[in-house]
Amino acid sequence: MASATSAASSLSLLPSSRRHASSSLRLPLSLRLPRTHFVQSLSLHVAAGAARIVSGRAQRGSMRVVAMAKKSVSDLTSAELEGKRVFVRADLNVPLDENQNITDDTRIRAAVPTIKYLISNGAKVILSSHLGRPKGVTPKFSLSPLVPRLSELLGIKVEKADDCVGPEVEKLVSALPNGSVLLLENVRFYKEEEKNEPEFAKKLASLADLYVNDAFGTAHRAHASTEGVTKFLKPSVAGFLLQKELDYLVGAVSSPKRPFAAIVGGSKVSSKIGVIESLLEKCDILLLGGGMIFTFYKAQGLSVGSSLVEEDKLDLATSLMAKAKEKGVSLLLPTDVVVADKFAADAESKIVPASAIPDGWMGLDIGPDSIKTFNDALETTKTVIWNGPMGVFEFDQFATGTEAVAKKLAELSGKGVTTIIGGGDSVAAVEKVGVANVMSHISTGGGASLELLEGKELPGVNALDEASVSVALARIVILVRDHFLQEEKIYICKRNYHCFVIY
Ligand SMILES: Nc1ncnc2c1ncn2[C@@H]1O[C@H](COP(=O)(O)OP(=O)(O)O)[C@@H](O)[C@H]1O
Ligand SMILES: O=C(OP(=O)(O)O)[C@H](O)COP(=O)(O)O
Repeated sequence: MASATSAASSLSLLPSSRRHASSSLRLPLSLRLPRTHFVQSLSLHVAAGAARIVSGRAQRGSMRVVAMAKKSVSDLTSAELEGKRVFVRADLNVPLDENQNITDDTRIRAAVPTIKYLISNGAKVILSSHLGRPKGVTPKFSLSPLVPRLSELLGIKVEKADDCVGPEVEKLVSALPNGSVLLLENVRFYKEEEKNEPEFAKKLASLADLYVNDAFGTAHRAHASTEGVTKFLKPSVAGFLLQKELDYLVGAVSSPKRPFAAIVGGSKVSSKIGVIESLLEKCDILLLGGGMIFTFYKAQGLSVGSSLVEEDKLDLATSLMAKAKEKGVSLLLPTDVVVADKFAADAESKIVPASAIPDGWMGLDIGPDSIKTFNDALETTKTVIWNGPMGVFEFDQFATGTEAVAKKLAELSGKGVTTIIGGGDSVAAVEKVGVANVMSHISTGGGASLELLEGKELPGVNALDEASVSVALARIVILVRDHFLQEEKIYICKRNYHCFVIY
């Protein structure tokens, strides 16, 4: 357990401008702390109701965390919810087959806890979502196919409106009994949604008394139903799913149990630069796979045959490798690859060292030696975050590397390692291997999780009400307590305590 002295010494890493000499934070006796800069800094920022600065020392050095406590649905009492019309923005953007059958209901299941909480407290839930990217009213993007599954999961008959604004919808809303759910039609049938037009947001907001955003998958979009409505509905709070996603994706990455490994794959360096750069600041081990590795090989002077290469990113790859070295991060590139004579499921394939990719052949997966090296490296870790497949896993013969990572993470989860999966394809791979349920956290947002990992702020989260000073203070007491209980690791993953690492 960390001593107060060691905690204080970590706090001295704060810049002098943050070391204010004031403390108004009163803690229970058992938690009373020496007048460290840490506590002083916390109290000042909470009192100001602004972004709050806390500090923790990770094993690899210092980091500063701006923590923002957002008001949560669980902060609302029964009295505040009973009989109230609650506009709930969820991300029910689920895949449908050609017969309009739901092929993966993960996002519907993930939305259930918040809706159940609201209806069990007597609220009238007005449920809103988008589906796909329709241009105007498009029947195949209707939310109607979701009604049976929603009703089944909620245990009540969910009503469905044919529109999301207008007199017909208003009539349905006014007829809602307490504890019921009305699903609005696809909010993207109006172009005003994505344009975040205030008049449209106002119309949506006029249906309800308060707002809950639980649409993590869409929280990176500043749309009328995710951001605009918050200007017209008070309170505007976070739902349970949104909270959980932030707790894992930001909390665990800001203050991970170490060693902390990140596995980044996928097709292109360009789509993952932000994530790689951001993770280099935080992780101890970085494993790279997927199509992007060939740009790194070429940057090192190796020949890559006809593998995917981004010629204009060679310098960037070199600088990322240099940065890893400078930061003391062990960056592991695969040592062998599975190459194919063409980009096809039935291609001829063979395993070759990464340094010996023949002309005319393209790398489509990581090889067995690399899997072993990656597994050995992962064996040492306490937290692993994974974004992007190791190969073209859509073709069975090039899915081995991706499936091996999924299996290894499942095994590590069973040993208490925190495993976090973000990104549509990685999640699909984990589902395919059948190990999704053992992972610590599977994100429901591909783009949103990437933006969070890149350190960007999400408009859908920013727009929500800040928790009250008393709630924030109560959470800081927990935070400070855990600071000492958790071996000097500031444990941010507390109920709706959201943090953003800044450098
Ligand atoms: N070696 C490779 N060559 C070409 N494409 C690859 C390679 N490895 C992986 N990919 C492709 O990368 C795609 C996923 O990339 P990306 O969208 O960045 O991942 P995610 O959706 O997990 O964020 C997959 O369609 C996969 O086929
Ligand atoms: O599926 C979604 O994003 P994702 O594919 O990045 O996880 C969300 O529903 C957001 O959809 P959008 O990218 O059309 O805004």
